[in-house]
Amino acid sequence: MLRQTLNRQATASLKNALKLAPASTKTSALAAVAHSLRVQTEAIRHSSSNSNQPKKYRAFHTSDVQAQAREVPGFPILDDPLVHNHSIPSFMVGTQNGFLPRQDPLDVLPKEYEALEQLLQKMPLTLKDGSKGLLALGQFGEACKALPQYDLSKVEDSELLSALYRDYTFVASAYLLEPCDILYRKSGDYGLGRSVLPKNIAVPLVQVAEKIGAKPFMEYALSYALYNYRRIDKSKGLVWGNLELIRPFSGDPSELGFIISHVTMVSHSGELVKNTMKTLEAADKHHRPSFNDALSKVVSTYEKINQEMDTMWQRSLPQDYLKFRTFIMGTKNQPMFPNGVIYEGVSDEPMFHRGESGANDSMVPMGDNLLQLTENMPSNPLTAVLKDFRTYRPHNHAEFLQYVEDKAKQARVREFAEQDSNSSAIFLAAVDQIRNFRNRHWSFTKEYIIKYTKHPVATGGSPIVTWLPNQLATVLRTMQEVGAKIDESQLLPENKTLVDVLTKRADAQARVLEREVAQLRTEIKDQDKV
Ligand code: HEM
Repeated sequence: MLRQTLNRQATASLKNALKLAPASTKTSALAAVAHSLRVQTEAIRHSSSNSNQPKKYRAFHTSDVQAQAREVPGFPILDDPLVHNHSIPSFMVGTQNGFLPRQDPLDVLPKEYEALEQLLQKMPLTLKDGSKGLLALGQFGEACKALPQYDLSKVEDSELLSALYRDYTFVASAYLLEPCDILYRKSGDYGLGRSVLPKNIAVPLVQVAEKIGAKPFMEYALSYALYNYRRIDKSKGLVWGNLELIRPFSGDPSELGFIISHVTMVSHSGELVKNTMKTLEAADKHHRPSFNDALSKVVSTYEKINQEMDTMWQRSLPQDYLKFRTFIMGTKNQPMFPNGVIYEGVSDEPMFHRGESGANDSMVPMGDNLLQLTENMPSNPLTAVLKDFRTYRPHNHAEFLQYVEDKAKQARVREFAEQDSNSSAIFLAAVDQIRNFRNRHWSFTKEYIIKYTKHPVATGGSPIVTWLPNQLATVLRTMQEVGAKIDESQLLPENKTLVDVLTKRADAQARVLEREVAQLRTEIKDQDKV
C-alpha cells in the first residue's frame, strides 16, 4: 500500500517536473531530475526492505521512477536551475546555482501559516525596530504554546516545503536553546537545553523533514545559511550589500555578516562544479591539456572563494560571534543535551543531531574528494566525524560528493597529475587552496571562539581544538608528499617558484600547527571525546 502510494507520488512528481520544465531545458537538466528521483527510489526500496529496523524518520518522499529515468554518463547536474519548477527538490547541484538552491528562498510564508510567520518575526533577540524580541525577553518558549499544530502532510510544493523546513528548524532550535542563551548571557555557561520538543513543533517538523529527505534539525544548507537570504534588489546579484536575512536569531549586524558571507562564497560554486566535472573527465580520458586547463580553473575559482571568505573579518566581528552562536548548537555530543531530545508525538526515543556548521557546506568536501584528500585522512574517530558531517546536507549534494569521490578514485586524479611535473604543480596549487581555506578557518576558530570560551565542542559537536587540525594537517602532509615527488628540472619557470613557495609554507605551517594543538589541548578539556 505504502509502495503504491509512493509510486503514484513519484510518477506524478516526475511527470510534473518534466511538464513544468521549459521547452528549451537541456537534456542534462532533465536527466538530473530523473537521476535524483531514481536515487530516492532506491533509498526508499532499501529502507522498506529493512522494515525490522526501527525508523525514526523516513528518508525520502518520492518513489518509483525507474522506468522513466534514463542512464546518463557521470553524474547529471543541472545546466538550467529550472527556477519555475516546484516539484523537484530545491537543492540540486547545477553549473549555475552550484550548491545554492535552484530558486531564491521563499521569504514569507503563505497566509495559511500566519501564526508561524508571526512567531518567527517576533523571535529574534533584537527586532528590526531595535526593540527586544521574544528571545531577549525569555518569552519564546511560552509563546510557542500558542502555535497551532499545522498538518503538513498534504504540502507537495518543494519551495514551500523548503521554507517550512527552514522555519520549523528555527523554531525548534530557538525553543530548545533559549535557556542556554539566557544563562550564557548572564554567566558565560550554557547549562542545559530543553529536552522535550513539544508536539506542535515536533510533528510538523518531522513531517516536512521526511518530505524533503532531511534530518529534523537545523541544517546549514537547508535552513540556516543557504536557505536564508533575500535579495534587496531582485535584479542584482548575490553580492554583499544586496542580501539580507530572512530569519535571524539575534538581529546583530555580525550575524548578518556571518551568514551572508557563506552565501556570497557559495555563489561561486557553480563554476567550481563545472570545472570539477571537467577535471574528472580529462583525467578519465588521460587528456593532459584539458586536465591542466580545468584544474587551473578549479584553482582560480577557489581563489575567488577564499578572497570572499577573507572579508568575514570585517563583515562579522570576532567579539560578536558568541552572541548569536548559541542557537546553532546541536544536540549530539553537546553537554547541554546529555540525553538528547524527545520529539513529542513522534517517538519516545531521544534524538541526537549535529548542530548547524559550515562543515556541511559542499565546496571543501568536493575539493577533498576531487583531489583525493578524503582518502588520505587518517583513519581515526575525528575523520569518522568528518564523514558523519557529510550526511547533513541535501541528498543531491551528498550523492554528488559521493560521485566525485568515486570518480576521482577510478580516474586516479592524483596519480595522473603526478605523472607530469607541471600538472603536479597545478595539483599542488589546488591542494594549497584547500589549505588556504582551512588555515584561515582555523584562524577564525581561534579568534572568534577559542579566545572567548573554553566550551569543548563546536556547534556541530566536533572537539574544538583537535578536529579542524585533523584535516588541516592532512592537507599539509599531502602537500609535502606531492611536492617531494616533483622533478623540478621539468618545471616551467613560473611553476618552479610556485612549488618552492607552496612546499616551504606547508612545512612551516605543519610545525606551527602541531605546537598550537599541543598547547591548546592543555587548556581545553575533552578534546578526544567525539
Ligand atoms: C567566523 C567564521 C567561522 C567560524 C568561527 C567557523 C567555525 C567552525 C568550526 C568551529 C568548525 C568545526 C565543526 C563544528 O561545527 O563542529 C567549522 C567547520 C567548517 N566550517 Fe566554519 N566557521 C566559520 C566560517 C566558515 C565559512 C565562511 C565557511 C564557508 C563555507 C565555513 C566552512 C566550514 C567547513 C567546510 C568546515 C569543515 C572544515 C573541515 O572539513 O576541515 N566556515 N567551522
